[in-house]
Amino acid sequence: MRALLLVVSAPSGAGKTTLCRLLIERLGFRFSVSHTTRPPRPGEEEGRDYYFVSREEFESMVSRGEFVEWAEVHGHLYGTSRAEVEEALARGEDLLLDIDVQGASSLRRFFPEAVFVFVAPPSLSELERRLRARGTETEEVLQRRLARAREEMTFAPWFDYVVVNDEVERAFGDLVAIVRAERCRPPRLPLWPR
Ligand SMILES: Nc1ncnc2c1ncn2[C@@H]1O[C@H](COP(=O)(O)OP(=O)(O)OP(=O)(O)O)[C@@H](O)[C@H]1O
Ligand SMILES: Nc1nc2c(ncn2[C@@H]2O[C@H](COP(=O)(O)O)[C@@H](O)[C@H]2O)c(=O)[nH]1
Repeated sequence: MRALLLVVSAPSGAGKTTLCRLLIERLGFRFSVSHTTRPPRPGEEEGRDYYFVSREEFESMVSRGEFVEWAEVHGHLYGTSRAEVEEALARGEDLLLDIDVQGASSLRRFFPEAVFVFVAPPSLSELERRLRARGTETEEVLQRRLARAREEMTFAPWFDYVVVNDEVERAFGDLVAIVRAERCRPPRLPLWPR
């Protein structure tokens, strides 16, 4: 059975953290903990949700080539460390990455065998309702995330799969089906034999 590098991207508030937690709890995926310059939200833990670092620390990691991908998202820097991915690959473990569409597009070039899933909200109005109900963002940050969500939705056709998170258990069922199908898929070969 091949180990999966599963990349999940979504507009802020679409529910990727919710779905990723289920993948970890129920399917045993290891979570790739990113580095970020964003301050922690209430309840977030260092080393579990993110490694929270200063912009200076982040930039020196970039200059030392310690990220496989990084991007500026909603005014903060986020990156996946090389160590995080290489360790999982070396152990043959499934790895789950929750990263934005820019990061997904960079990783596609380095890891063509990775599986790219876009989680879409049922509508932009429902996305706004969820973000407001979560209550973790100021009005200014929320508006920035909603504006960016409209742009991010246009990236969906570049992903291998699109899962609409209308209802958590139904959307999770789609993810389970994707994981099962991908485990049965042999590595891609360039040409069919004659
Ligand atoms: N299918 C759903 N129906 C209703 N509410 C949902 C659903 N999925 C997630 N939520 C809720 O919507 C809010 C946003 O979800 P979540 O934090 O998982 O989004 P996210 O995509 O990880 O956002 P961000 O990128 O900002 O961290 C949360 O309060 C979550 O409980
Ligand atoms: N390119 C990357 N994007 C990342 C990474 N870790 C998280 N993210 C994305 O940032 C936004 C905002 O996240 P939030 O936790 O502040 O709401 C979201 O789209 C994440 O998927 C990363 O390492 N690289």
